[in-house]
Amino acid sequence: MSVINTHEKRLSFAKKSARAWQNYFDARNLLPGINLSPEQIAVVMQEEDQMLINGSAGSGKSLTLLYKLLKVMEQENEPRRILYCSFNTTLIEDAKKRRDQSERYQELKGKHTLHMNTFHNIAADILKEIGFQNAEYMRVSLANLKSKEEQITRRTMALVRSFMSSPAHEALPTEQKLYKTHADSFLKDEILWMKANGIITEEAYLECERSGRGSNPRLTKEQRKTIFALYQEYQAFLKRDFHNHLDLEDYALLLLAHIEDIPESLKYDYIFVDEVQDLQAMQLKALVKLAKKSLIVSGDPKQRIYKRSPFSYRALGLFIEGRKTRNLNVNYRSTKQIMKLASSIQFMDEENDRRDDVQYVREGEKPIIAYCGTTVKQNKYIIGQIELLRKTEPNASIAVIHRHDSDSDAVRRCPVYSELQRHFHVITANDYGRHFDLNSVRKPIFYTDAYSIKGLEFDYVFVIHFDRQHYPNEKRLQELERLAGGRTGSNYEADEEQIRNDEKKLLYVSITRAKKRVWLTYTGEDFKKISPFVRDMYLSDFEAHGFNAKIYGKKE
Ligand SMILES: Nc1ncnc2c1ncn2[C@@H]1O[C@H](COP(=O)(O)OP(=O)(O)OP(=O)(O)O)[C@@H](O)[C@H]1O
Repeated sequence: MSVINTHEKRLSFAKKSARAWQNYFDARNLLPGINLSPEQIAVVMQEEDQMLINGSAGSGKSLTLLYKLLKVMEQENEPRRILYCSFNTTLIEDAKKRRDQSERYQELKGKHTLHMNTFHNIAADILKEIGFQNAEYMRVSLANLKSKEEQITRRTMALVRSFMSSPAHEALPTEQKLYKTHADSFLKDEILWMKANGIITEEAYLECERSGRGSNPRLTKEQRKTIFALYQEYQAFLKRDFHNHLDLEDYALLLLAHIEDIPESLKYDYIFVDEVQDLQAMQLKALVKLAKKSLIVSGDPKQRIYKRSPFSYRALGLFIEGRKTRNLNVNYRSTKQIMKLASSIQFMDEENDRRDDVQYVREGEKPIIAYCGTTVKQNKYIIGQIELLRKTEPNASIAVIHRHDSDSDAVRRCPVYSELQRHFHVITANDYGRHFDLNSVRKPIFYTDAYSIKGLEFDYVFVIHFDRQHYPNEKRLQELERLAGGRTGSNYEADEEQIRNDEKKLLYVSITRAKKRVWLTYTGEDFKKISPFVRDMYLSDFEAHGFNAKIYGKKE
């Protein structure tokens, strides 16, 4: 006993002195069952003011970021303000669950002020403190984002339509008049794009490259003058008729415009950002300005599923070239078989030209692609599979991912949801943080969209809607066709390719949520209704149920 005590005392003394004199951090036993790899430890130990942690889905980016945060909490002797933030709410809820499992965190939490929240809520907090009481907190989920967008669409459509039938429009020189296709949701998209990228002066707008906006409907330089006037009118309209209402894209802009008014005590010594690819340029720029000492970001461009225009980190004040960008290469989440299927999806962006199935720690069964004919048959199939899984692994976590536009739509319309509910305790994104508890008597199933499941993981995943209508989303393609005036319209192909690419990212995110096995299911009057994305996949990488895969899949 006394020998152990002496040994422990010595060890503790050694640790204390090491801590005092150098970058000592014991990364063992921080979280149950996790031993970081040397490559992950190197990233945790690397001290930088700014840094980017890159890697494929499941390579431990979030985990490494959390370890870096715990390291700061342990090594900083003075109380610090620390922020861990991301774009959507479920991810923050998940990170908190993970953090709370760490005993070291429980010991350290009283030492510093740690905020873990979405970008929007953090921005709202600061804005309220400096006098913007109109800033609102919100749960960032696909459903809430959609409903905010719909509100803006209604307002901008009313504005542009009444303008187009007004004498003022009539009096414009022909080249500045708008086209009919500008009367729909175009103004909403354009205004949100301008705000997200901080292009809000007339000069900047007239000069900028409208990158990331697609080419349909067309907008000439002369027409931009008209659009800018409408933007100004829209802003005045929000002020006048909606009590200074803020669009979500205004939060970052306001922070930047008032950065001098934000007291140092509200800024953060350390900021950690997970899933940085989800943030818009101005949001990241605001975080750069709010970080007093250090800003560490982690992400994966293959998982960029929100619309975002390309930007350079450098232009936003983030200098992460060379050794300050670190890549994690080993996959710890999914089996080799799951990553092989995900990795076969072909993207057009060069930055996504990366193999994700080279280094893995587990193997498992091949993914299944199942054609079920009718929805009734599909429900029976999924429910049967889940019941089997529940028998053999009662504590397995299970998710069903749909491709509806939002959870509320899905709940209202989707027969899969109602049938799952008849058999299981089904949790949707709004209840994930509070109610998804595998220790409860009624084991939950998570039923959600690809946006809300971002950053999370489950033992078994069912990706439904693997058909032509949903991957790629038919509504998006029809909208493009209308805006381009047909499929042969100008630049239709480039815009279509962009949509397909975005939709593939959703599929990549969904497949890579699975740890042990993934199912892709679809329905339709015949098996040919399968998503064209199956053509990217190798025959040897999946089991085909109910259809002849040979006519689609690639041979290795
Ligand atoms: N060294 C490790 N030992 C054991 N498990 C690990 C290790 N590194 C990561 N994991 C586990 O692998 C899974 C994926 O990790 P994490 O969520 O951090 O990946 P990620 O790169 O952030 O993924 P995504 O991009 O999909 O969000 C988690 O369950 C994590 O606990």
